[in-house]
Amino acid sequence: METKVSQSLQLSTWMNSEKTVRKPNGSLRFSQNCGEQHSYKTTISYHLPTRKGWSWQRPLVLKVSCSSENVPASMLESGSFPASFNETKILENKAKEIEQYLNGRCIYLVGMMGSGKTTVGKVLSEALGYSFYDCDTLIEQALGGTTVAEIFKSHGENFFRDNETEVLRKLSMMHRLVVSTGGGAVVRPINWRYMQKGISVWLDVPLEALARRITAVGTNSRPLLHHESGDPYLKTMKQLSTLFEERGEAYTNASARVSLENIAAKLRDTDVCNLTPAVIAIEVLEQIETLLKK
Ligand SMILES: Nc1ncnc2c1ncn2[C@@H]1O[C@H](COP(=O)(O)OP(=O)(O)OP(=O)(O)O)[C@@H](O)[C@H]1O
Ligand SMILES: O=C(O)C1=C[C@@H](O)[C@@H](O)[C@H](O)C1
Repeated sequence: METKVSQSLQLSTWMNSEKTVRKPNGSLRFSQNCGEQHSYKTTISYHLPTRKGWSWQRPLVLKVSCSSENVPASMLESGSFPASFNETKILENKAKEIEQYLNGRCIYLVGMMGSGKTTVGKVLSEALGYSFYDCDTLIEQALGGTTVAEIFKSHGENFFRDNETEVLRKLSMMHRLVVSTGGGAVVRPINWRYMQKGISVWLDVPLEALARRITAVGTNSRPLLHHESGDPYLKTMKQLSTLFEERGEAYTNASARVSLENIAAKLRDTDVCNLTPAVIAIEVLEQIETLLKK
């Protein structure tokens, strides 16, 4: 639905007096091209400093009302942006904004296998200037390059989980990391003790989307998905459902939850698979910001 909407938001910006019309009612008006397709009329309310020599060329925190004829209402209402906007720039700005609140604390991404912890985690770490670590990879490296599937097969799940806990213990002593945890890391309470040194975020992805992603790449590297005969999507869906029944509650221990269904709803998109890692990473930062500003 295309509609005319108005929205207020706070932003820090650099004003250039040459492009700005100063109105007698104490507001400024300028048109800003916010992407290829959308031109916003923006009205800015401000408090003019009375001090002599005040310059327009300075950073301001401004209250902006923004209206557009051709942007879906939900995008502006939610503070989200159309895909044609530069997602990376928005992500970088958001990352800068919350840096002071994060104060170097690590971010632990938790969620079911295939929920995008690694994909989103890498994007997030880049934006924050953090290092990225994947627990599964660290376990594999610690065991001389043995794959997770081989570790499960030769030593069993408990052995794998002990190594997972040890990796989390070591990571918990570090700073400025984004960590992609294994899908099952949430089942051991001790792991939460380590993750609570930082901020944990649950990437909550509908099982259907997980099954689609996992079926697309195959289940060979995933020891907990048994290789039964039958339709690959349906059997993956069934096994994921069983796992989620066992673990669903454990994921709610996370400090914040990022629901792909909620993001899609905000963007008036019906398919969570259309959400890019950058958009998901922006939502991760927004949820962390809400948490830290409480
Ligand atoms: N936003 C996305 N849109 C579409 N595909 C995605 C998205 N995020 C991840 N994927 C795909 O889903 C698959 C799983 O992603 P990823 O490895 O990041 O998940 P994970 O949570 O780290 O999984 P695991 O816990 O099994 O290591 C990959 O094939 C990846 O390319
Ligand atoms: O969901 C799980 O229990 C797992 C997920 C993967 O990340 C690996 O940690 C391993 O395959 C177990």
